[in-house]
Amino acid sequence: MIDVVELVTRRKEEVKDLDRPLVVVTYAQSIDGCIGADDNAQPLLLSGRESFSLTHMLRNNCAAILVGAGTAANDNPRLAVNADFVALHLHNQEHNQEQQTSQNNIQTNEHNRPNLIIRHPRPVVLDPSLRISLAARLVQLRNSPIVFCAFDPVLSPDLVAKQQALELEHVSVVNMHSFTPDFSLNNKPNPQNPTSSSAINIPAMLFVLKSRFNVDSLMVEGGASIISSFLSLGTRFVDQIIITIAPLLVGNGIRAYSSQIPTSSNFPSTDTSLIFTPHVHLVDPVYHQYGRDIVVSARVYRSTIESARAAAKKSSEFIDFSSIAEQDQPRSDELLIVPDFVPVDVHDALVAAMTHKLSRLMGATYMERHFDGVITGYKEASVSAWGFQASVPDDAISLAQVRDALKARIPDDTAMAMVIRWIEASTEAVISQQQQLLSNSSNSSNSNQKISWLPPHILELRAPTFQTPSGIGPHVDHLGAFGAKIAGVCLGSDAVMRFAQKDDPSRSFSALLPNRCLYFQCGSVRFNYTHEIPVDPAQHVFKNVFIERGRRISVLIRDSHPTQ
Ligand SMILES: NC(=O)C1=CN([C@@H]2O[C@H](COP(=O)(O)OP(=O)(O)OC[C@H]3O[C@@H](n4cnc5c(N)ncnc54)[C@H](O)[C@@H]3O)[C@@H](O)[C@H]2O)C=CC1
Ligand SMILES: Nc1nc(O)c(N)c(N[C@@H]2O[C@H](COP(=O)(O)O)[C@@H](O)[C@H]2O)n1
Repeated sequence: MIDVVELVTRRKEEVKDLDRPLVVVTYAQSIDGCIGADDNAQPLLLSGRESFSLTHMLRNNCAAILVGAGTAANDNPRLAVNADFVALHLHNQEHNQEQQTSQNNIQTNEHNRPNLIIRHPRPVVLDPSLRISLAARLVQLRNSPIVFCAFDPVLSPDLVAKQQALELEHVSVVNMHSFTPDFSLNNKPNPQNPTSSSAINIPAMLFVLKSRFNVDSLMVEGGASIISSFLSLGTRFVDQIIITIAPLLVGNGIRAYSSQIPTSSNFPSTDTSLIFTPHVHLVDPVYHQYGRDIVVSARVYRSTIESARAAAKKSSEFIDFSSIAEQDQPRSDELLIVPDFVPVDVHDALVAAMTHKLSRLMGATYMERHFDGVITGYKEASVSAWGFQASVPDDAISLAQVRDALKARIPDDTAMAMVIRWIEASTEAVISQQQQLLSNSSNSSNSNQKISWLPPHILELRAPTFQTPSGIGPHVDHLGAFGAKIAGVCLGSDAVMRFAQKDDPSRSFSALLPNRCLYFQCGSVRFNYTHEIPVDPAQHVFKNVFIERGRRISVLIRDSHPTQ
């Protein structure tokens, strides 16, 4: 049996430092995957008593419970805890522990559950245009409901009046229309369609729930649009999923999860829910039988970086040109991506060393904005500022030497100089080898000649959260300061890099930079395209796969300008 209390407590602890609540998606479906009848005539009763008891135990242990406007209108739910169901759950659990088989004759009156504390969660409704009725049960029960909407008060005075009426009924109404989160660069009003700017951005909504309403755990019940919106955000915003599967075939019904997120005038097109991958993998699933139902509890995993990596056998497979016409694409040897360039043990030692060095040089706090506004949430240093000369002899430094130098996890400056020389020498070797593979020797840039590298630049981006975003805006590296070649070693996290033509940013494409890779830019990718590590999480997408980005350190090496 799933111990919901333990599950929620454990997972709450895991996310306690995030700026959002724990998110548990919980719903009941038929064996053929339906959560409702397609006529939406009335709610479909799927769960049996035992699995309902689990749902109510979960409600009792979460600070808030969320449904969409569709469910609020169709089901008129209470979203409260039924004490009898909680008692039944506790009884069954005890029963199981004692390995007794009979589940009959359960008395669920107040007398045999003296320790039962019932805490109703706060109902939360995502309702962009305030469709909810004042007479709705969840309003009238007065368990401090919160309704998130998104409308322009100037354009919709009728909705302002509805908001006031709801507030008189003790509903907290939060209009997300005016909430313009810093990171959501895509979330700009669209002059063609003013209502499209009124998106309820789910990460922003979660942030408000935690910061303003102190909600540390949220149960998401449905319906279909809500479930699809949350699941499309993947591991960043869903911690656990608990699905009750009832022995029923519905036929034409409403599917819990749709690979096409529904759109309607009410459904915002700019929501980050457009971060979308069709397949949601459930990780570490646990199956239990509750009466006649099966309950699956699992973590959600949607970022398929491993399969993206496995599928990408050569550099070009880490580049997605699907959004740019062939004639506008750069040449295949102008952007190279070499996965697994840095061995795992070297990577770990380097991350420790760089983290240590950057903290000593810049302190514990990240810079919010670079002087030119390009970088957000970062620490940086040039290796020339580290107080050592990279005076390591030119002859190739082997990986074994580097490993020896890095044995102490925080290596000294001589060891770091060796590492930098190894990165430079290996980069030269890789560039030469890859370009020979990729190009006819006639059109390949001359890569065999010795490159005069400038001191490396180390850049750390913090792990982005809603409140503390990070990224590098679109830019072309300084044309007067650097030469024609840029190479970067990526440590700490996978990332998506986006490229856009300088003169026409609509001509753009993206690349996946897997952790421990080397990437190399030259030719038009160096001079004619801007590149960025997007701040906006909606753009952390490669070939339709959402790529989670954590704390990331890059070691950038650039050759010197020909005039220097
Ligand atoms: N079996 C179960 O466990 C459950 C079944 N249901 C069923 O689901 C059905 C309702 O599903 P739907 O029609 O899809 O309604 P829904 O409850 O998902 O609400 C859809 C509405 O919510 C709002 N919405 C959804 N995502 C949003 C977003 N990202 N930002 C802003 N607003 C958003 C929009 O106004 C949209 O029209 C009903 O039949 C209900 O009985 C609902 C909950 C649980
Ligand atoms: N767990 C579960 N099993 C079913 O069979 C269901 N139909 C639902 N529906 C959800 O429960 C809400 C109604 O419950 P209350 O009125 O609050 O008791 C309904 O709106 C769905 O969210 N759930």
